[in-house]
Amino acid sequence: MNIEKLLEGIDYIDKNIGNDRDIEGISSNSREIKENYIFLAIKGLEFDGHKFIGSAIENGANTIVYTNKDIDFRDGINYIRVDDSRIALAQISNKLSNYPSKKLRMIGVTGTNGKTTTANMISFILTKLGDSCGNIGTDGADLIYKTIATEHTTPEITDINNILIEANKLNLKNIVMETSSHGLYLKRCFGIDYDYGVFTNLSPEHMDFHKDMENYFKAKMILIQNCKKAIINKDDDYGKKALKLVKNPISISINEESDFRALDIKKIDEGLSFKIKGINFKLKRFGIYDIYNALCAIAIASDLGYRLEDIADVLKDFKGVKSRLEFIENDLAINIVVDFAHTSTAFENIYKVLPKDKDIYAVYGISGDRTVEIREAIGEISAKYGVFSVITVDDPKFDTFENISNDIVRGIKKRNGKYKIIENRKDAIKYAIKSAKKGDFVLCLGKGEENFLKLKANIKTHYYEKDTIREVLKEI
Ligand SMILES: CC(=O)N[C@H]1[C@@H](OP(=O)(O)OP(=O)(O)OC[C@H]2O[C@@H](n3ccc(=O)[nH]c3=O)[C@H](O)[C@@H]2O)O[C@H](CO)[C@@H](O)[C@@H]1O[C@H](C)C(=O)N[C@@H](C)C(=O)N[C@H](CCC(=O)O)C(=O)O
Ligand SMILES: Nc1ncnc2c1ncn2[C@@H]1O[C@H](COP(=O)(O)OP(=O)(O)OP(=O)(O)O)[C@@H](O)[C@H]1O
Repeated sequence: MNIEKLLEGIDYIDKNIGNDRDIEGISSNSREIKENYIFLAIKGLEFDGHKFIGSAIENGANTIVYTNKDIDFRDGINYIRVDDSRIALAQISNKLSNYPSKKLRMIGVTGTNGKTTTANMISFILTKLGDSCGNIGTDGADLIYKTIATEHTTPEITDINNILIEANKLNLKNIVMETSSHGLYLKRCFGIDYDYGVFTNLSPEHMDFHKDMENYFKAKMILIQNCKKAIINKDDDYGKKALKLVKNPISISINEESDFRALDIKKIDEGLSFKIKGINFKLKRFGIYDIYNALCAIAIASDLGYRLEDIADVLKDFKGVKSRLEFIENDLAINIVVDFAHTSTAFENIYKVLPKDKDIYAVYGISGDRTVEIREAIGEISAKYGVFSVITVDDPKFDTFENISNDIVRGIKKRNGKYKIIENRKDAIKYAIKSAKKGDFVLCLGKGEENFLKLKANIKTHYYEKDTIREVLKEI
């Protein structure tokens, strides 16, 4: 497609045409530019993409999309000035890739906790019902017959489109994707028509980026107010607020009256059982919060016309998502659990479901970009539930382990809780396992499936929680 054809239907202010060569691809990263690509210069939070226009041309760009007024033009290059380069990136990428999302039923899932689990439940249920569903999220893209690694929970729009093109080739009918608040705010999903948008819940996270809860909520609402049908958790305070912002939402709940309410919740040997509209459901999960995740998935499948009895029959086989309340086998009869909890709500939800007559050791640290308040809150919640905190390194990034652990300890001390500080994560896990007796719980929290630690700045050092636990078990 040449530039004139490509520009039809794209919002731009000015154009200066220097060539009519076909455009082969698009990127906002100069390092990814190849021969005959378009380079989108984005003024980012860290860098100004306009500085890389020269190197993009060196790498083969034939077209530059920009916002700064005073840039130098070179002969033979197209220059297109736009008002918002993130929107332009999305519009051009969607057009160049021939709108792959339009050939799919698109389901977005947003909220602070439960995105990955809910998305996995949705793809599991739909696929088992014969309605093939791929999944894009924190653990990469799973297109049933093919997996693709991704950088972000919600990838850049150009990466999303490449994944959707693959989904089209594989004839998938649905794609469920986690839409993070960063992704929504930075317009990584701009132009994707979501058939469904799910809002799980909202609690403080990513305050370094959004500054306050109002902005954080607004970012989430970009999905909820722009999708065709919203599924909203009515038991959540922000869910109640969201319900007022959309037409014809579908509400889910446990406590309040709603369209899909789980009643008669019981703990059973295999996990949990509950009823929706008189139909029995079984879930092989122990966290009550997973009922909320299941309700969102059930609501979508039901809205698509599947019978609740058939959905229940499929859901009973859902075994969970890797590193979300995952038990690690061992010969010590200790309950060693890996969980990706990294918000105070997630910590509290796990503590709530554990037996009161067992000792609980939680091995955790908190990422350097989380606020002091979150660190203190997690320390305090751990102490409130009588949990022994083994404070260790998570991803200190641009902060120090010492600062982070001091903040956690301040929270623990508010409730006179027990704790030990062991910086090396493997040593911390070893300490917790050695301290636990048969039947006790050792919770390894926060890293989940991530395969790195960011000990200094954003530099990744290889680390994988489950391998470390297995090494420790061999050494004990
Ligand atoms: C806050 C955030 O999300 N920032 C992302 C964003 O940065 P940005 O737009 O401000 O860009 P920038 O780094 O300032 O660079 C400006 C422009 O110059 C370009 N550039 C830069 C250098 C160069 O040599 N050449 C070049 O062209 C960049 O590609 C970019 O287009 O765009 C960059 C390029 O795509 C991302 O790398 C960067 O992710 C950062 C590193 C990040 O860690 N993001 C996390 C927080 C994130 O997005 N997380 C959410 C989920 C979180 C959760 O729920 O847990 C996610 O969806 O993954
Ligand atoms: N509905 C929920 N409410 C509260 N906590 C939850 C809920 N679902 C999951 N959790 C907790 O949050 C952790 C992360 O779950 P999950 O990965 O599904 O969430 P997420 O929103 O995708 O997180 P992230 O975007 O950071 O990957 C789980 O391990 C569990 O501890």
